[in-house]
Amino acid sequence: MLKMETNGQGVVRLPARRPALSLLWDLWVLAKARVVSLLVFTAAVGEILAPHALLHWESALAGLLGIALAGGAGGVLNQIVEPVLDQHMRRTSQRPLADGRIPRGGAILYAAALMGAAIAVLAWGTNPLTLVLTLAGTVGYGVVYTLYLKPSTPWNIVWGGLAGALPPLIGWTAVTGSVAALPLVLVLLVFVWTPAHFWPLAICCRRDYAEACIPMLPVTHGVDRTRREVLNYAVLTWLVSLLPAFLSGDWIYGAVAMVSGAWFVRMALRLRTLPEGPEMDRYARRMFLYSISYLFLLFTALILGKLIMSHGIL
Ligand code: HEM
Ligand SMILES: CC(C)=CCC/C(C)=C/CC/C(C)=C/COP(=O)(O)OP(=O)(O)O
Repeated sequence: MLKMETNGQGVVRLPARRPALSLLWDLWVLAKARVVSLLVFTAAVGEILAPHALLHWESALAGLLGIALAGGAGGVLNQIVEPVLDQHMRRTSQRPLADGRIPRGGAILYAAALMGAAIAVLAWGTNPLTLVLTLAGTVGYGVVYTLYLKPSTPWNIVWGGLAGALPPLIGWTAVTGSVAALPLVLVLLVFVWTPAHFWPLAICCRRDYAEACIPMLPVTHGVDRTRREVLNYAVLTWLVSLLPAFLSGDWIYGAVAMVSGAWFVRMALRLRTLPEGPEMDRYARRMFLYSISYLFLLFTALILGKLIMSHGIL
């Protein structure tokens, strides 16, 4: 029976129901769609940088759709494996599986549907190499990182990051069917970026990770060691980010990489100097947010650089 409530001023409030939109939102969150959007973007850049991308636009589109579906499947697998951990962390306790809004069986079906669709799209529209690399990404993140690395080693994300670093190469192979130096350098770039992306957030959430017994670096080796590693990886990311400029002679990208990387290193340096406390936590969160804009900026500059230089505008 429907129960009517008033807001105290005689205005009738409709009872809370679960509209279709909220289910769609839960499916969106379950697939970690915001993270996947950056994965798809880095793959799109891999495609655009590949020779004759426009000639192979059907493979390019199939590649992007396949990565989106397979990345989503990885996100769902991750949450199927760790609903109890998600319940224990403030940041994740409201997720659809942790909160019980979506049943485990439903999530398993959802992951299988996403993965099945990804395999079908990639097998039909791309090539075996692209299919294998994408499957490796999903299994690497959803199974190897989530099930084995995350609960067992503080270096979990260094190795787990390899899965998330694959999309620029997958984009390239979707269009060309082969591997080349430039996409491998982009894989290396995302790989070395990942620790400086995630550890600042891990610093903010260290108490939650400690309570949940997850051996993240700030829990096992302390905040100071983690801040040192963030600085090391920020410098490494800065250096690796300059390689594509040398490979392609694209000085527009080179200038963007120089300045945005210097800012990343500056943030890592400042993070090291702050005394432990709420201000350091706030600054670490800012660095985590900047890391996302930074990667987006680097990959945007790669396409802009290619478009501008190849059209001889400058
Ligand atoms: C193993 C490697 C990685 C780890 C451990 C990691 C960890 C995280 C965590 C914990 C969050 C917060 C998510 C949330 O609060 O729901 C996050 C957010 C994010 N990550 Fe990563 N990440 C990794 C790799 C990547 C990669 C490779 C990319 C893209 C190329 C990426 C892009 C993003 C984006 C865009 C967000 C923001 C999501 C939002 O605003 O909801 N991450 N990451
Ligand atoms: C190519 C391809 C299909 C790749 C898929 C790889 C993929 C989805 C990487 C995302 C990495 C990510 C969101 C990590 C979150 O870490 P976490 O799970 O420890 O964070 P949490 O605490 O927020 O769950």
